[in-house]
Amino acid sequence: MLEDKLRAVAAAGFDGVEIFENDLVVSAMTPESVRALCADLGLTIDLYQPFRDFEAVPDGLHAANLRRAERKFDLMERLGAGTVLVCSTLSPHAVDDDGLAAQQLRALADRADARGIRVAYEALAWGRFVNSWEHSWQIVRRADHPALGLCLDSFHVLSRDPAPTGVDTVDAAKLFFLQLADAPRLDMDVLQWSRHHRLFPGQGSFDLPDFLAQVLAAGYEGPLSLEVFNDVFRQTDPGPAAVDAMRSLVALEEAVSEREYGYGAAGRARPRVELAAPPPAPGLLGHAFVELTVDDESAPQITSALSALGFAHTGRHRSKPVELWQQGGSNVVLNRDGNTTGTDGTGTAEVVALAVESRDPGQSARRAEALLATPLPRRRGPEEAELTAVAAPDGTQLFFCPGGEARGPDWRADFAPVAAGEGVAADPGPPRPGRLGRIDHVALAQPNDQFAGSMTFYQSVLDLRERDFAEYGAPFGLVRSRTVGNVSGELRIAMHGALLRRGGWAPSVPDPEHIAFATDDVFAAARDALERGLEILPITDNYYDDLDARYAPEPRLLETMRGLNILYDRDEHGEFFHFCTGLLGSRVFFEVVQRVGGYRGDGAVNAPVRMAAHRQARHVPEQAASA
Ligand SMILES: O=C(O)c1ccc(O)c(O)c1
Ligand SMILES: [Mg+2]
Repeated sequence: MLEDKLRAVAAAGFDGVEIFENDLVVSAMTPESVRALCADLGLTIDLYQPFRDFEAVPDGLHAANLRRAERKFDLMERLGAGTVLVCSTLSPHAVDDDGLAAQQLRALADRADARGIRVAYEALAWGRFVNSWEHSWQIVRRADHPALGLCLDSFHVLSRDPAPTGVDTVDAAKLFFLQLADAPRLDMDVLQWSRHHRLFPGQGSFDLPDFLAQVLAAGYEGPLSLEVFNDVFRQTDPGPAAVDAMRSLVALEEAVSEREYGYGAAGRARPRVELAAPPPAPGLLGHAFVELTVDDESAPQITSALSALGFAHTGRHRSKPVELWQQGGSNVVLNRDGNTTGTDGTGTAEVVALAVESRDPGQSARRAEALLATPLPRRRGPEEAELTAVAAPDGTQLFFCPGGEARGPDWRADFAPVAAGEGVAADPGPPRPGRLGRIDHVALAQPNDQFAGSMTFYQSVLDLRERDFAEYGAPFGLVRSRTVGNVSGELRIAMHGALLRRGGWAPSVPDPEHIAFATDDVFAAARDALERGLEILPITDNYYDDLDARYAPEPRLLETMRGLNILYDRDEHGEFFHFCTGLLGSRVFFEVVQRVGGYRGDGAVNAPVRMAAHRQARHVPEQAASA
């Protein structure tokens, strides 16, 4: 409801709102109480919208339109809204006559002016006669009334022209309002695209930094307003949605500053408004550790898989039931502290924390907070390292640990070494082929309604770029996956999630999450792990026949992959070999990956094969039982 939205918007730190007509019409609040609530919340009402189908109509209809406008001006007076948005007409009664459109808009602006109201004219991308920003600007100039100006909406502009020019030449005094929305490139009807698929800045593929830079270079000083029609966002809690919105706006402002006014930038005229400037992102050096919660059922499955993969239990937390497992730069923390309960007798285990190595952990945390991340209370006991942590939108804890030259408390100091013989193989031994190195990537499951927000969170807070994108049919439905990583590729976070909630026919288990460890010899790693008793996830024969058809690998290589259940991918930069464990507990598995050459992805093409294999493995006992 309107009240919930207003509270959410204020809490996220916005200064003002547009009131969308329908929100008001269905609201039980009087316009006066909406005005009072906004004032209480510190929000200005910057725009009332939309006023439709006004211009270029026959005289009789024009008179009726003016009367309709007067009633809306009454309402705006009660609301205290000073600007109305008039969008270009779709009326079947309208005629293709710019002169008439300008004349009637001028009459409207006269009436508005008399009541201290301004009219912002917006070209809808699907407007009947006016559907480009240039055309709306011509009409506004032709009408030439001080109370008539332009509303620019990035969606309408960029959906028609991905690289517009000339926006920076518009007279700033005529730029009344700016609406910002991103969108994925979709080949579809533009009205449907606009009303269902808009996204917050940075979540789609529009070049919003360039567009905003042009508007600011024109001298625009008004609000940066997010107007985002999206089926998923409509259904999400307005609180987190407003935070996602603000985070994306802060990131956009930073991107504009970097691109336009930063060192070596092209250098358009500086904006007259101040742009958000979060502390710059310090360099990240990779994953410090990943923490899993485990329970009595899942812990033995996880620890035997780790042992078989060559990990050693090297540390025990000084004050909590938490174990450290290590090998060659990969650190896995197992936490039995949580009160997780098994879902289906297999036990639960899930990723609860990601720790990244930062060249400046304090600044990483300050940046995160400037980007509206929720700081987490420090988990600090005697002798424990003081780690700065924030919560990601899905609740995953994100820790910043000192890396490189950065000084600071070492999180490893929280762990007492496990005596040789007491833990499992306390000394991981010297480097050898097949030994696992660093964590290559971590894959987190994201519910669909959090997907875009989580992407924005990790990309903006950690300054990561999108590295991979895939959509595939999986046993339980369509899955979307995206990987973000830093420029050097040392830190990668993959996210995936089903598009729709699963039906009752599917098992009520959550989507799997995994940790992938890097090796420089995946074949040796697989053989060693098998020798130590690991059950590698079995991959179908059909997969290897398909690989043969697609890539014609050397027959001996193909048979080795088939024998060891190693998956394969390649791109223009290199090759990728990987294998997985079965599910450990209901939702976690491990993966071992080898990158050859500069392969950039993370084997997403094989995800449906892997998912089917996990499903097959998960259901074998059930099938046997029912047979
Ligand atoms: O979809 C629409 O009708 C609509 C209405 C008002 C806007 O500002 C807009 O961009 C689109
Ligand atoms: Mg708009």
